[in-house]
Amino acid sequence: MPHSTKPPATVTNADTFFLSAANEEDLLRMVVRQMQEATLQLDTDGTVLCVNTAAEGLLGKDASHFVGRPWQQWLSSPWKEQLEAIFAQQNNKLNHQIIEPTEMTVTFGDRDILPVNLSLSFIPAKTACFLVNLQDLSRHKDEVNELFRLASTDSLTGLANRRTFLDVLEQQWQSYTAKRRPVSAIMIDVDHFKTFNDCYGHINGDKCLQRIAREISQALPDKECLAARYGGEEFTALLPGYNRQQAQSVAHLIRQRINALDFAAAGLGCDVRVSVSQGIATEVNGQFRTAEALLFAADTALYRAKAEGRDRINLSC
Ligand SMILES: Nc1nc2c(ncn2[C@@H]2O[C@H](COP(=O)(O)OP(=O)(O)OP(=O)(O)O)[C@@H](O)[C@H]2O)c(=O)[nH]1
Repeated sequence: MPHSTKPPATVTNADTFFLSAANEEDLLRMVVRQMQEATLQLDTDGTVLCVNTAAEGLLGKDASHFVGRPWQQWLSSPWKEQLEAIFAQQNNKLNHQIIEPTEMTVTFGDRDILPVNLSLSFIPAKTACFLVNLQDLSRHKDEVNELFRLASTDSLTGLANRRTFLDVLEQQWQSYTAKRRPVSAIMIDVDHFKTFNDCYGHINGDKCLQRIAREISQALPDKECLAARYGGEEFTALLPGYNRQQAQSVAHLIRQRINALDFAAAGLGCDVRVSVSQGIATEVNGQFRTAEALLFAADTALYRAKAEGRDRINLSC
């Protein structure tokens, strides 16, 4: 094969870079403008020299908003500091650093946050510069958030599912017991729900579970508390920081709200009454060694409530 006389495709020497260009600065800027990817050209201090159309579109602002200003000001920690360190080294001509595609956020004020994959390339031209390449991750983030939501919630009621409940219980258990603060759990089971399904049908049974879920959720006193569907017609409430008496008050409110549910509008007849049995366990002075033991105690208390006649609240011993 004949030996090629062309310069190699990848040239890192400033003297040979863009050998054929009359004015490399113009050529480089032209290349940046022509690029399909969102790209900004920076000088070695990090000051923005040029923003292409794709970057204007992605960032939602005109090039004039950025040109002449340091690029790193739109990044949050720790990326802002990392870029500042790179630009400081460039001034000292220590080395030519790059950043491989990395997830970070571009921020305009407190609210306008754009998740991106950012890469930084050093261009060793006579007038050296950097190119910033941005890839929009907002759609990807939305999809990940949606998958996370689907994986962590119960599709019928919208409450947290059992797995989420157990994860949060473990976290809150660690956090609250370390501070020697109480943690309470309530296990809640719908009474004679098989009969409800048999009388009114499964679809109305589903609607009933949705309404019960809403009442439990609305009875919780603060946003640290978590209501979950534990499975079937069984629900749980986690009350971090709540002692036995406070947990009992919450359970009373849940009972009242569920007893007061009115199914007449759903065409089921005004005499339909739904009740739940509840078991409460509270960790105060280290009597339960684990979060699992706390939940087991609440479950035992629940089954005692069932055995004692249902529609009642039982406290663990
Ligand atoms: N409609 C509907 N029913 C459900 C769902 N999950 C569980 N169930 C029903 O809940 C009923 C639970 O029945 P059981 O375990 O016998 O309990 P119960 O009839 O509530 O009686 P006690 O708990 O002893 O008061 C069953 O008929 C299940 O089919 C659901 O997602 N939708």
